[in-house]
Amino acid sequence: MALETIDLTVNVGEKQILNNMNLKVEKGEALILMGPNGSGKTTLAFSLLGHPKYQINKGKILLDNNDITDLPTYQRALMGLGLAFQNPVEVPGLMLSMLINAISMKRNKSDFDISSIDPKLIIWARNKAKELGLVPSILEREVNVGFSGGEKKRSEMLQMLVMDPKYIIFDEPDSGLDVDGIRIIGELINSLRNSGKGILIITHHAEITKFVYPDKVIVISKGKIVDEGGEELIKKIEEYGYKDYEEVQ
Ligand SMILES: Nc1ncnc2c1ncn2[C@@H]1O[C@H](COP(=O)(O)OP(=O)(O)OP(=O)(O)O)[C@@H](O)[C@H]1O
Repeated sequence: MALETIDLTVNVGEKQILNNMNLKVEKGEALILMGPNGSGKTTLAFSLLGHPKYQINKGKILLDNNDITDLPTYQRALMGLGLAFQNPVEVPGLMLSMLINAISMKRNKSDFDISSIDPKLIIWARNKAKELGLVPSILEREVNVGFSGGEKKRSEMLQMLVMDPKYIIFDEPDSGLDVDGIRIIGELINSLRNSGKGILIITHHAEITKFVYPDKVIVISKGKIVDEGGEELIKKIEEYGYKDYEEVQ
């Protein structure tokens, strides 16, 4: 069981950004994908999620052997794909507790009824918010409106826990977080991996790897995979940067 791309080639408008990308995230493992600015990391994350701006010219995306290349985003999400965004968006007018309730209802396939809030879910969410280093009253605020960068990331983790996807893509999970925030998110990623989720962490620096041990590391540059291995690649990048990879191409 895995999230896979096979020869994935993606354009934005006329420009080809990803070139024949083959990667595989198995359940219960964490793959860390690293690359310099502009190498195509966000393009990969949004292509996996099915953003219409990113056109797949060649290749496919498989989720547990099902071809999801042409499916809309909501179907991918219902099949078990989650994305934690680099910059979570603000949703004025929608309280976080309501969003969490709606995600839970959708997940449990109940009919959506805005007036019926599950009190047990809200107690659970308040406790989880505390574990994530948030004040529980944040549930009564509009989603991400006026949240600090770190609060946005932590609130998104809370939503992810309710969504309970099989595979989770984390786009720059360590950006905008202080050291305690990175540790909390890192520990959460570890527990998700240990519970059998497939984790794809997309990042350009190695902060998060102080807390998350990678099963595999992939390096991309200019839209192509240029190296594959283990933890040693992270050390190499920390020491020498991406210069060698960019010069080879
Ligand atoms: N609409 C567009 N038209 C032309 N080029 C684009 C467009 N959108 C993205 N690109 C280019 O695609 C390349 C990859 O962008 P992407 O955002 O995926 O990189 P990234 O690895 O996530 O970068 P960063 O680490 O800086 O966030 C960049 O060179 C970018 O300028």
